[in-house]
Amino acid sequence: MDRKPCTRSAQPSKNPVDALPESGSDEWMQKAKRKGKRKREGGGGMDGTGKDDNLEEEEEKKEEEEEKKEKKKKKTGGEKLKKARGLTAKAIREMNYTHLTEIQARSIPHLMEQSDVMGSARTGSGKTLAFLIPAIELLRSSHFLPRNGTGVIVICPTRELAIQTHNVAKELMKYHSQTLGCVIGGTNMRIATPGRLLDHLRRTSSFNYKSLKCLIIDEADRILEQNFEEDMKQIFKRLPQVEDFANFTFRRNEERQRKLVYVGVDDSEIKPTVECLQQGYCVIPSEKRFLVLYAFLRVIVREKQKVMVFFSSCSSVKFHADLLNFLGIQCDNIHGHLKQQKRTSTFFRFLKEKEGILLCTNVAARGLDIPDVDYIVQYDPPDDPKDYIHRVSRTARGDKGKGSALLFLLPEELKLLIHLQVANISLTEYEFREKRVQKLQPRFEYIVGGNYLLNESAKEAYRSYLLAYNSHSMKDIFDIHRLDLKKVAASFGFKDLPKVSLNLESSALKHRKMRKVHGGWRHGIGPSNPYGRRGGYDRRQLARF
Ligand SMILES: Nc1ncnc2c1ncn2[C@@H]1O[C@H](COP(=O)(O)OP(=O)(O)OP(=O)(O)O)[C@@H](O)[C@H]1O
Repeated sequence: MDRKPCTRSAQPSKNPVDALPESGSDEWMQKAKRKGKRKREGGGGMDGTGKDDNLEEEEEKKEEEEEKKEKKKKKTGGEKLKKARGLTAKAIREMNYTHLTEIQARSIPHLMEQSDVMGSARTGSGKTLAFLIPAIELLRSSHFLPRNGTGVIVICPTRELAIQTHNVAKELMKYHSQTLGCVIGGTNMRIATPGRLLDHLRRTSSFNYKSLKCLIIDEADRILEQNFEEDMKQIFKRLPQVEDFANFTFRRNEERQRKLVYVGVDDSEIKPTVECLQQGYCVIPSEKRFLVLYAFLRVIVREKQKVMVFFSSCSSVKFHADLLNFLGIQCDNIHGHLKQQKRTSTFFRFLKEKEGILLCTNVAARGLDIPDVDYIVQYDPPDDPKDYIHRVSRTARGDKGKGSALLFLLPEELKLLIHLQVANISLTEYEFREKRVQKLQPRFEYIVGGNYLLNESAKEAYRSYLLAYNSHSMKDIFDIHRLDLKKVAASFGFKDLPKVSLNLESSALKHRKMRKVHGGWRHGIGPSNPYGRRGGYDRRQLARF
């Protein structure tokens, strides 16, 4: 699999981490070693030692079989960690990992040799440990002390991912004397988002990064995308040790590219998503979309499952979270307009829950490792296939993970399927039906076809929503819901109105003010724009425009 072997990393590490992977043993290296041995032993028909061609063939067959076995071993779990020694290995064992995954087994030896590595593997394949283990070992083996300043910086695209990576690093480092922090503090290892890191590099005079040994860019494709590029260029300028890397990244320096080790796992896999992920789509007319979501989420609540629902704008997440909570479906939400403290506490609550509903934007699409998510629903389609893959990969994670993903499409969004097909993602179609489908299998048909919502008062609630939806205004939603609230509450078994503070009156005022400034309502949701208003830097929906 390793297409670009790097001679610098040819020998297994002498470092105690060699306790981790015996795995400098890249396939090509093993092969080279065996061939060398055979030559030394005088094997091979060309050297006149009398071995006939048949014998040579047999030997080669044996070799091939051995190689196949090794390949299989790596695919099904890589190198064993049971006998590994060392403080990091001890921590890893306590995290209940018995094998290195393929990306870990193949990139760690290169990183231990201090080569620059560009690693690429399917989402959920264990890339976090693949860069954290060698980074920690690098600090340990060089006896890095707090007075040396910061030795490793990990850059993550979102704050939640930075917190999550920080937590994994904390577990891995529990037996080490080196310290770590999430952006702030006198620490050996820092995990930061680009903007915040740049801010520190500029303003914090005590931030000592002169002895920096290693810079890690997680989710590099996202970080090097347009909106982070300027921040990253500035960061590279300030970290003299990685100037070269900046050349490679931004100027495509040929020489640099030759030095870089590329470790690509699953590159030859045709499907970019994992096998145990069930994927489907459903074409739903605009005015029924919310109805189907509502029906779906009622089933989720009843069956105590865990689901993430993706929307394309912060305002749409907020709008639908308010509405669903108002209708009695308890859900959390995460988006870029929330205060960080709220975002973090919501994220951790959802992380720990066994069941629950999280409405979110793409801020939760990348890298987050949330256990036990049963369903991913994409209420608004993703911008492109890459976004699709990242969103659906929040479920069916790890070795034995299973999960399902359902994409809602408006009829005019169908062309997204062509883009997905080009990226080798094929989805099963689930028909949207108004009437309940008796058949329980396949599961989506049951859920999508269910006619759950249409008891009389719920119908009214829904009509109110549609009215408000069409009229573009939070104020209208407030007014209409106020009128219907008693009936709706009664339908959910409340004698009195439930105390739900939507604070819509004041937000309506706020939106009116915003309208003056921006010439439109803030959430912007309406028949002509079902996604809501998006930030200026957002790309338009590929599916629709
Ligand atoms: N060696 C291992 N053995 C078993 N499970 C592992 C191993 N390494 C990591 N995992 C588990 O695999 C899951 C995915 O890991 P991780 O979040 O690092 O994946 P990733 O490749 O970074 O995914 P993404 O691209 O979505 O960010 C995690 O739950 C992690 O605990």
